[in-house]
Amino acid sequence: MESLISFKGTFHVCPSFSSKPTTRISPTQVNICRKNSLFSFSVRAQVDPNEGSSTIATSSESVVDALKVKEWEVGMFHNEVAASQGIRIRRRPPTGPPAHYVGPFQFRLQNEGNTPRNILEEIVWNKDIEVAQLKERKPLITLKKALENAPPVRDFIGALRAANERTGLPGLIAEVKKASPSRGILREDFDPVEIARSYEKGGAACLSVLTDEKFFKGSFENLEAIRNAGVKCPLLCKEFIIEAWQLYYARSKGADAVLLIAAVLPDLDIKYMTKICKLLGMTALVEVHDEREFDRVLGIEGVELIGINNRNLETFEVDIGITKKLLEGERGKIIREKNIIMVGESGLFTPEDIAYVQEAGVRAVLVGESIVKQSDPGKGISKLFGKDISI
Ligand SMILES: O=C(O)c1ccccc1NCC(=O)[C@H](O)[C@H](O)COP(=O)(O)O
Repeated sequence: MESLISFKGTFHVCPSFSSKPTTRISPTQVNICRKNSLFSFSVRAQVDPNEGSSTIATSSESVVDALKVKEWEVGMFHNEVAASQGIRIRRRPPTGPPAHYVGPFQFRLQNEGNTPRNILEEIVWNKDIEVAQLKERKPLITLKKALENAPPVRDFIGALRAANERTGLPGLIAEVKKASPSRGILREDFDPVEIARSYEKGGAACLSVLTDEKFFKGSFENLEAIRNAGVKCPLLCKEFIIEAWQLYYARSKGADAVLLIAAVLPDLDIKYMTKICKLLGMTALVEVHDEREFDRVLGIEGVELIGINNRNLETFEVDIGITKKLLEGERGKIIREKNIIMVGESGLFTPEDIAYVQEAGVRAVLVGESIVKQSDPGKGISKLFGKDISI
């Protein structure tokens, strides 16, 4: 392929996290001409102060770099769309992490544009890099092939409804959770399969398996191991989903449901991802924390399962009154009319807590800490509900 780059000087066209000593200069217009086509885009060029001569990547490298830049720009555009919907979490650091160089030392200057504003943003920025690396190893085409060998999907919502009808109590999604950013390590002797079996025995309708490694000490190996151990409860892949690719990845590892967080995903992403979930046979649990997020999600067609997280993921503050507040009035009415199943999530420790959120209108609960910390997690379920709910 014949390429011609109309640019003079030394630059590295990449929004990379390179450790090379570089100095930022203002965005530059680069034109790439091919035989019968011309397209142009703006890039942030980086000048290497230590290099006197000009170097330019080979044409195929330039195209790869150009694509990386485009991808980066889409991420930036994503930030703008998200902000217009009240989403404070930025998908990527707006300015990237700039490297500064003084003498033999390199350091990064922290500023508003390259420092996460809260833990959720930090998780999302980390996930963005993680997913990009995973995607390189397993492109979508490979994943789609892997789906042919994935275990069949189980009915997540059906299991919650059945448990709710059987016990008269909210169906339980019991969380296999080793650690969390707010609580640190919850359980040292952590055997995910043992815990999952114990939950199932104790009457859980479904399980939630944390797969994030860095912040929750979870893994996709845990999800796969639980699935392959013959546990019958449908499995929620508890991940920070930012790209559709992750839906296919979760399914290939045996997930029956995935979590979509409204504080992170714009409406169009939720709509499109919900559709992909349906195509894959999976359930999407769409999570909200405030009125604005709830109203956005209620306006998205095809959403059948909504979780109200009592934990503010930016501040860690937990208040089970959030569930009640959000389900009062008109919103509660819409939920009943649309026959949406509501899930009360986080901060549930006692039978009184369960009764409180049930009274507010939930037909399912998602619980981690209070049961995973018990020496016998299955028995912890009886303590949580104030009665034995096992079959
Ligand atoms: O739990 C955290 O500290 C946390 C921090 C940042 C993002 C998400 C986080 N937790 C995810 C959850 O919402 C909970 O794991 C889940 O609802 C169970 O909560 P709990 O019963 O309070 O363990």
